[in-house]
Amino acid sequence: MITSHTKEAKLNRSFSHAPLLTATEMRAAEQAAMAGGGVTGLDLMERAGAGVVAAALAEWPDLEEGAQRAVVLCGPGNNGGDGFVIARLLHARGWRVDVFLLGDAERLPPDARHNFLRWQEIGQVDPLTDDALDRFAGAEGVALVVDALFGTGLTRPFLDLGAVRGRLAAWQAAAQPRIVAVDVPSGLCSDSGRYLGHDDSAALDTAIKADLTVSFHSAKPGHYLAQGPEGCGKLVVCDIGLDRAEAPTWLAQAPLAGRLSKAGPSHKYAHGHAVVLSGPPGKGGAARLAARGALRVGAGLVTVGCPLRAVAEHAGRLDAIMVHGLDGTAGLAEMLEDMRYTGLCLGPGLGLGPATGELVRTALAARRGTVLDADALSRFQRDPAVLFGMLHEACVLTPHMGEFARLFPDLAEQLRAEATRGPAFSKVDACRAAAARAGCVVLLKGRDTVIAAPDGQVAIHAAAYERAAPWLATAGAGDVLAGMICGLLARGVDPLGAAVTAAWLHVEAARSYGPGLIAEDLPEALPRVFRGMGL
Ligand SMILES: NC(=O)C1=CN([C@@H]2O[C@H](COP(=O)(O)OP(=O)(O)OC[C@H]3O[C@@H](n4cnc5c(N)ncnc54)[C@H](OP(=O)(O)O)[C@@H]3O)[C@@H](O)[C@H]2O)[C@@H](O)CC1
Ligand SMILES: Nc1ncnc2c1ncn2[C@@H]1O[C@H](COP(=O)(O)OP(=O)(O)O)[C@@H](O)[C@H]1O
Ligand SMILES: [K+]
Repeated sequence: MITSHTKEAKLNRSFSHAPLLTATEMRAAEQAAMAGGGVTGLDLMERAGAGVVAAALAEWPDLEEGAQRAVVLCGPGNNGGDGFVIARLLHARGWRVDVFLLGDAERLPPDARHNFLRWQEIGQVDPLTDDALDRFAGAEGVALVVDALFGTGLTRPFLDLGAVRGRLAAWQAAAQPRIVAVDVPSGLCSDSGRYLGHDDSAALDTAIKADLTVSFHSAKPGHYLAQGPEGCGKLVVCDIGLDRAEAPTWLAQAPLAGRLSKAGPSHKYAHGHAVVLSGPPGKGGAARLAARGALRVGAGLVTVGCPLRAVAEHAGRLDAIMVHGLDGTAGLAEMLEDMRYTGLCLGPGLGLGPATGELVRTALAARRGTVLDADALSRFQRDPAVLFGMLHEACVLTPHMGEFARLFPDLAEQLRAEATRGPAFSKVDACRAAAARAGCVVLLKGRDTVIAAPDGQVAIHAAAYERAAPWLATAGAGDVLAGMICGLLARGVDPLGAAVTAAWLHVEAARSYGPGLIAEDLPEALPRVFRGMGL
């Protein structure tokens, strides 16, 4: 029996979310719309091109001033087709437009070819070569470059075109025209956010980086994962008239305030009692950070459970949070006979010795909402299957990439391997597989935090674009996150909801506090976040 879910209603997906479509899912949405007869591929391409022009002019209103010049780089597929539409629409606004094609015009797919031919009635198309780009490197007055080389159809590295790509990157640095990418910056895999054929850390030096990326119908996972945000610059999604589709992968957005409210007649026990286990004396800071996170996120009561010899240290540092000295695993088992303890957090500062393994076993046998983090994960490095055998559906694992690699070495290896084919293996793929294997929710940390449930649902929570908070990468921030998830589990929120909600609140707290933040500030920033949500 799982007892953590009884106090507050299960509100699965009670936060706003937007589906993120893979290349395959996007193609299926397009096919379904066309099969319905209401729209043709040419209609969609026209809307896509018009959307890019509108978004670029909205982003840079000054582009409309004076005689303007654009360079449109078209690729061999439908992304290139969008480029020909954009060229035509800019020309119709009085722009001087130079169009280049990478590939063979005879082999363009039908809709792209149709728009290529329409453009040819207006202007010429030059092959995209090094020489052609050289001519523009010093060209006066090119205000806008449209990157319509590759979109969701990127199947292999852009490396065979390395010279062109390098020239583009150099041009971007030297001449600094604004670059708008159609759907994705070319070379970036829209499923994974990885630049194909590039070692991840070096990718951005030679990649085409856009100032603005305009995607269609729905954002793609690659806009938020890995190098996606740096590559895209800014992201705008334009409606091309397709029906909204649900997808198993979605972008985590603000939780609904109702789920976090303490409104109504209630007492502290109505909001659960969270227990954070601590390690030996001198190592208790991480557990205290987690406990503070659990309390601030709204657990009615929070207790730090610690070895007897650590009681004095915690008692000297904690007031609203209670301290409970435990005599080993037997003490924990005895404590958890009290069913009013509804959420558990194990890992931060717990230590890597055998005692940690035994505490985890005892905690999991009590079948409460349980967060396992840090040492509680690393302890099982030698035999992750032992851990997986004990986990249950009310658990949430919160590894960072290093801890993830200890429990799921094969998945981490696939993520580390160079991406040579599109769509590339992504953090979403890795986390989804991990959750299925563990049989519980897995939250894989990072700027692009990915949260997967065993049923295949995956949320991406990205601290990117307008929600960037790079100062959150500070010691102890992860401990606070684990505590916040524990607090929400203690309150009865379902594991996926707790992980997604905490990830959002965690970044929001960091953004509300701003640069200079340290982990201690995170729980203290939560009240302002809640006030901002109208709680
Ligand atoms: N779906 C929709 O609803 C809508 C889609 N729209 C637009 O269509 C775009 C998707 O179009 P797409 O499928 O034709 O793919 P795209 O990215 O143009 O490239 C495919 C071509 O590139 C080639 N190729 C791949 N990698 C390569 C490499 N490294 N080096 C060289 N060649 C390479 C590949 O060749 P192949 O792998 O087959 O040999 C193929 O020829 C999408 O991003 C959006 O902009 C909009 O119009 C609105 C509605
Ligand atoms: N660039 C970044 N932008 C936003 N959040 C980040 C960034 N890098 C890391 N984080 C977040 O900071 C936290 C770090 O946690 P973790 O790696 O466990 O560190 P610690 O063990 O020191 O607490 C995670 O929640 C992670 O998602
Ligand atoms: K592109």
